[in-house]
Amino acid sequence: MGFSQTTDDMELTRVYVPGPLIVGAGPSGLAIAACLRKRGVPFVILEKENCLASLWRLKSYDSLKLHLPKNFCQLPHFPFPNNFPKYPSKEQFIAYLDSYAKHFSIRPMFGYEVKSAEYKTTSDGFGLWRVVANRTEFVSRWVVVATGDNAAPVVPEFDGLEVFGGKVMHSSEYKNGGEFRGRNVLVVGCGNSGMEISLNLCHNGARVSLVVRDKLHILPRDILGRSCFAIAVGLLKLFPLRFVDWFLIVYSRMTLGDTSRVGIVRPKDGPLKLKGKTGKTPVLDVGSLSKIKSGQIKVVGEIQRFTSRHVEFIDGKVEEFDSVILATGYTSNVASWLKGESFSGQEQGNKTKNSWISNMKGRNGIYSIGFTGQGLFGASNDAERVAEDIGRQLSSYRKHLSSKINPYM
Ligand SMILES: Cc1cc2nc3c(=O)[nH]c(=O)nc-3n(C[C@H](O)[C@H](O)[C@H](O)COP(=O)(O)OP(=O)(O)OC[C@H]3O[C@@H](n4cnc5c(N)ncnc54)[C@H](O)[C@@H]3O)c2cc1C
Ligand SMILES: NC(=O)C1=CN([C@@H]2O[C@H](COP(=O)(O)OP(=O)(O)OC[C@H]3O[C@@H](n4cnc5c(N)ncnc54)[C@H](OP(=O)(O)O)[C@@H]3O)[C@@H](O)[C@H]2O)C=CC1
Ligand SMILES: O=C(O)C(=O)Cc1c[nH]c2ccccc12
Repeated sequence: MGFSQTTDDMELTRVYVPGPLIVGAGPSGLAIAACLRKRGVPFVILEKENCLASLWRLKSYDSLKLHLPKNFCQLPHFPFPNNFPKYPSKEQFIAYLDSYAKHFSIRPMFGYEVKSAEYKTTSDGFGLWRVVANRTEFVSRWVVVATGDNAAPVVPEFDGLEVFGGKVMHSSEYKNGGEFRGRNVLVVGCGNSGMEISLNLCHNGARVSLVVRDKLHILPRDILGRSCFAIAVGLLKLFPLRFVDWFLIVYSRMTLGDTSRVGIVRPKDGPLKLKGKTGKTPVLDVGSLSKIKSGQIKVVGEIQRFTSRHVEFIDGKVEEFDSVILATGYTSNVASWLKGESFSGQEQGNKTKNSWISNMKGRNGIYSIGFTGQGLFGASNDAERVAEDIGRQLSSYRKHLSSKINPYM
């Protein structure tokens, strides 16, 4: 890092960063840091929490396992240990991320929550990024946004929720079902979180109802012993997406049955087409569907309103619940801190779409990692490409500087 000084007007300590400034120390921030380290590019990482990968460490439930096979989830230049299972647990994944950071000597600045980032140009036309976190202004040529598409919980407004007397929590606060034994629990939302939390509640002896308000795709996590995701990726190399979607639906129908019988209707678009169009990830079933079929998880429709102990549904049914878990998804927080014309994204289906951010590279040296909608696999690819781009710029800049100092170079 460069020298620091205290600016007069805002009482901010100013720090000059001689390379990119990375915002967020989750898998994406670590991946880009490692790729930059490999190229000898200096960087600074700011992380708002006091640990690496806060989503995984602080905001996910105990039973969580990766649902894509490990070869799709490892970060660049450092594979998972051989003894890891095909679908590593959350603890294993966190341990891997810790050893990843250690291996590449990545030491984020913890407790630095970025409150604003803005590209400012001086009167002579020279522009730099100014990023404010923890009463410090970081000045840099490049900013890498690695705060993720799951930075903030989505908590929809429901009529009467404020008078509901039972416990209400977001899925990011759920750890395990211990406290819900024998209770009536309503899980709202049937993405992968809602499905897996419902299953875990079931395993813990809760009576579970699951709100399914729209159509969705459920796929088996594995097909004939191989991961459904790996098979889809393999088939996409040989066949058009339309065919792969057809195969996934036909196979799912054969193995999982007709899910519309239990209130889960498939959308018209196939799972991969829908993922590309809206960012909505299909549910990869790890056992919830059989609990739904056996009636241990009861599918219910959209909520009309809450009363002190009951929930009224749009179809007129009324049921009593002790607790509500809102598995209603997440959203990015980038729009709240990235200023000026730098962020012109629109939120679509809770995911960042239609903005430079879903394309990795913006104007004036801003980049993003982990917003291309391809999970950890996508984040690793983004990291390689962004590091290459920044590395190239830095070496031509260095060449330019040294030719100024030594004109014979
Ligand atoms: C329950 C759950 C399970 C998942 N399982 C899988 C899976 O199996 N496979 C898969 O590919 N994907 C999975 N995902 C998607 C997952 O989000 C990504 O794969 C991965 O965590 C993305 O990493 P990231 O670094 O981009 O974002 P995150 O992991 O969210 O990390 C972002 C970091 O940025 C920090 N941060 C945020 N805002 C600021 C700020 N303003 N200033 C400073 N720091 C900030 C956060 O504290 C956090 O540490 C899962 C998501 C969830 C919620
Ligand atoms: N094992 C794993 O690897 C896991 C991976 N994940 C991943 O994490 C990411 C986040 O997943 P998740 O937390 O499930 O979030 P999602 O955004 O995927 O799902 C949110 C769900 O909440 C529903 N919802 C939102 N608002 C309401 C409302 N007002 N009333 C009723 N339902 C509502 C949505 O329905 P609608 O579609 O109608 O808007 C959707 O079904 C995903 O990428 C997912 O794949 C999550 C858990 C486990
Ligand atoms: O776990 C997630 O949410 C992911 O984004 C991983 C992922 C990307 N593309 C997919 C297609 C089908 C299933 C999971 C994913």
